[in-house]
Amino acid sequence: MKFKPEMDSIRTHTVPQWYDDCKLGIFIHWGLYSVPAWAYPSGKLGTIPFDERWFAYNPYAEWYCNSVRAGFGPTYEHHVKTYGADFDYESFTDLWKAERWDPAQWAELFKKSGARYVIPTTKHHDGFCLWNTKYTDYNSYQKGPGRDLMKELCDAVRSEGMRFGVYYSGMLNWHVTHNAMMSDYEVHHPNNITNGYADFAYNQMMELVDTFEPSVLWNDLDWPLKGLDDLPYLFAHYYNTVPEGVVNDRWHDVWFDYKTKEYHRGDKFLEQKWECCQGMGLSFGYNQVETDEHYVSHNELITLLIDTVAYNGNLLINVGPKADGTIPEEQESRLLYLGKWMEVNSPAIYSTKPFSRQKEELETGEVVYYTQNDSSIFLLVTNPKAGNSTLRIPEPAFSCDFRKTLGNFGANVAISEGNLVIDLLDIPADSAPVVLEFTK
Ligand SMILES: CC(=O)NC[C@H]1N[C@@H](C)[C@@H](O)[C@@H](O)[C@@H]1O
Repeated sequence: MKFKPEMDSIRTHTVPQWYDDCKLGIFIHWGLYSVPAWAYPSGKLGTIPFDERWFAYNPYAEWYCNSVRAGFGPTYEHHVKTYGADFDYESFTDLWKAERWDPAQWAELFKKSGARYVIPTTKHHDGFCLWNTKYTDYNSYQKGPGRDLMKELCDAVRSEGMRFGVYYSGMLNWHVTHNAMMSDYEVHHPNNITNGYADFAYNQMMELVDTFEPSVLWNDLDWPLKGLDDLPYLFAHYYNTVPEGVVNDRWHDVWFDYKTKEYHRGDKFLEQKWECCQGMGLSFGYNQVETDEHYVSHNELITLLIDTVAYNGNLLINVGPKADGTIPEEQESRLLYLGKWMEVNSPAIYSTKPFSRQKEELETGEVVYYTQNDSSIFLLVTNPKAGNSTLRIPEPAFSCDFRKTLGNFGANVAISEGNLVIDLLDIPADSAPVVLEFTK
């Protein structure tokens, strides 16, 4: 076995090339919370103080259970009005049918979006498991849909040639704890961190590794503090079982292959491989309250991908399906639009590396990004003006030859008075970002 259950051995693991090259993944938050599908769209993570102003007004629809437990606030009031004060969260298992779910349709849509990996929630904070786990009957095979949702999805994703990863909520399990969590401290110090719970989480993670051999182990929030000594055994077993496997950075700082960001992006890592995860709106789980205006626009989604890749990141964009198994039209529309753009422009995305310059804002208002591969440098203009316009890039970062535009628009390129001058021609109104390729 290449990896031993000790951190010196684990630390020899490196990020596999596939993960660095693929740039775009699909996150999926689907679970019991998709039945009520209700949250107060208060604001993005990081824009609201992480105290009860966040927890009682949580825009994350997948936090429904905890928002109701708060005993006050919009979600609590909605629950009482809609289901009654005595309706407990676990009873949503009787209402979750997934009656219109076709995993092959999901996989086809994700493939069309240009995504190369898919990471669904196998168990979110609510503790309900979406696979036929032997460690609890609180799962989608024994209750609710009556199906091993993860096995069906894994098979469909892999049959489309994409990689399958697993999200698991290690630290939180609201089927084990029953008090509302109303502060960051409580979230990171839940009273369920018994040795028994730490063993449960470890056993489920090992079961996920052995059952699915997932390409990504995506633990969320933190790992049970009484289970930290188990992690070298989990990581060694995982890497020995899945040689091209990769883990994120939410394991109590014990280890990571790559760093994660969630919504707020701040300064990027550049030297360190990282991944940005976020919903298209303010929530990961489907929130019926959200409308198109809460969602990033179609072009903003493409800019989000570009702004991530140019800084050495992957974008893990989230889909929040409805309880019946259909994907909300606003989300499907954005994935298809992204996929159309990727059909033409993916050479500037897949298998690229950051360039010596990542982004610059031009005096005329355009924002340009750079990526590169072994033979080309790509210049990506995220908000080009409609019709014909001229970009002036002072002190250009390169002097190599303009090869072509990616897509059906024109461009004339010259160096003039030390500026790279680009005439963009025939740009449509409300255009998606446009890309020019230069030869090294
Ligand atoms: C920074 C962090 O630990 N966030 C936890 C957060 N992660 C999102 C991907 C969603 O699953 C949220 O529901 C979860 O609380």
